[in-house]
Amino acid sequence: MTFRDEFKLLLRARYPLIYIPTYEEERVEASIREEAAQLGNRPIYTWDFVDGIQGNPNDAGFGKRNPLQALEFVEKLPATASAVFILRDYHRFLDDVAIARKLRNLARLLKSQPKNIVVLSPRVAIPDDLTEVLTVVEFPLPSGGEIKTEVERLLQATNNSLSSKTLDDLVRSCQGLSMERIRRVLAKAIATHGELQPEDVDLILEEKRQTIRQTQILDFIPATEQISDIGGLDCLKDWLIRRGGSFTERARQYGLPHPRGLLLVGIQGTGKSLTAKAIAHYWHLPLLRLDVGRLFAGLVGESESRTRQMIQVAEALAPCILWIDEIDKAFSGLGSKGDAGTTSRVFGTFITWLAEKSSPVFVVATANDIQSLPPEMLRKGRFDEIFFVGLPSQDERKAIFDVHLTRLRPHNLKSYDIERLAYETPDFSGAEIEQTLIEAMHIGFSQNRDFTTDDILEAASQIIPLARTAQEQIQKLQEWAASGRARLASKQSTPVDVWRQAN
Ligand SMILES: Nc1ncnc2c1ncn2[C@@H]1O[C@H](COP(=O)(O)OP(=O)(O)OP(=O)(O)O)[C@@H](O)[C@H]1O
Repeated sequence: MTFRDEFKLLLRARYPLIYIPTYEEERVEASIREEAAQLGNRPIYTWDFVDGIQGNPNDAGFGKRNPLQALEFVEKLPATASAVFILRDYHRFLDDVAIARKLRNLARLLKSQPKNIVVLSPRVAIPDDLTEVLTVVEFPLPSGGEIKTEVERLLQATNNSLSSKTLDDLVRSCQGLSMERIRRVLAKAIATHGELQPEDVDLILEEKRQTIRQTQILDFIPATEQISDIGGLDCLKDWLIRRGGSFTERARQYGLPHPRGLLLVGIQGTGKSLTAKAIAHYWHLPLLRLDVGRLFAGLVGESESRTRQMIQVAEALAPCILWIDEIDKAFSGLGSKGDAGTTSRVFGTFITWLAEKSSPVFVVATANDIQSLPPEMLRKGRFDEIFFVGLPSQDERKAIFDVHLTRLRPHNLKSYDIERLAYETPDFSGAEIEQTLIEAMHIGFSQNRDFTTDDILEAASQIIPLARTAQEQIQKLQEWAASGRARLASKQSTPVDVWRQAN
């Protein structure tokens, strides 16, 4: 349902108190005005702390610097008069006893009157006693269509024309920004060279990077890794390759749904993050990484707003990949933590979105510890597939050595005994193989020569793989994987192999 549809429905159904979290005051007010006009020209009153009530010359300025009086104004109007009251920044006053009480009284009164109060605020900050009476409605960032109209308006105003491909590129690069920012960055582009040009896409992308960085929870990650950079994990790679064209228009016409996401579970250093990046590169989609730690940092109540904001930005940038690293850390111990209220509300928002989302945001979540993941996360319908990423088998280690040595010494690959290296490094993860190679390079470099197979073996002898120090964690993971609750990322490890390793 679009914002307009939902808002219209709430007005018709006489929802008295509506709360819209958005930074885009002007845009949301324009939408509200249009909807109110369609609903029998319902009058609009706005209130803010500085100017008081606006909308009717007789009452202009009423309730200035007095948020309680602003609510009393609602009662001043005849019971049969219809109206929409927009209260700007009103979240700041919701903690006040008198205001909370007044709002709850109004919630009762307005059920039988054609009036609605709309609270506008940049974030969701609702005290507990008002959660039942306030209905939160999300106001999405501008859609591709809205952005296109704005760009075309600007082009007309500046007597400028663009090819339809450049126009589409410009519009796509603006997705994820608020209208205010879009106008600003386009004005900057026009001020720079008098008109909009294809090169402005870079300027806009930079603005977008900055905005996304300002959310402090999402990061744009450049993804240059390819599927061929992943050694082993053949089942996972086959799964992806089969879905190669699934974000194309052709796939939509064929009737295919968008792939929803993957949960990758396994011990550290086995290539889960590498896979997230390779997926983004393979599908040519932007990669957004969610910093789960920062989602929960800060003031109480902010985590929920940030979660909504994260979802909004990801949806506005769709199609894209949303990579949630270490999702187990975010939601571990739900119900037992001190801040369990916040954690479970954030989890609730996230899991509902995951199950219901229709936008092409492909979620790649990675986790090390299956025990601490809430069971709801593993239920069908959340992710397309859950893959267990285990320690590489000997053949996979060969493939990983091959990937890294091809990158490091493309012309000298034959001089390395990859077969032996794979044989001599049991229990090594991909990350540990990479670390071994770096160590071997240090040995060679310090002696002014190239590094050899023997240097790699010496380096390997000095590394104690995590698999040996964290046996218990690995045992648990392997038992879980062997129980058939996840698909195995590697071809070599059949469920029986995993079971044998576990026992
Ligand atoms: N299967 C693999 N093929 C090639 N390189 C690998 C593989 N697995 C790991 N590596 C190397 O190890 C590095 C670290 O791996 P990565 O960060 O993907 O592991 P991870 O499973 O995400 O670990 P963590 O759980 O600690 O985040 C990669 O950048 C890559 O260079």
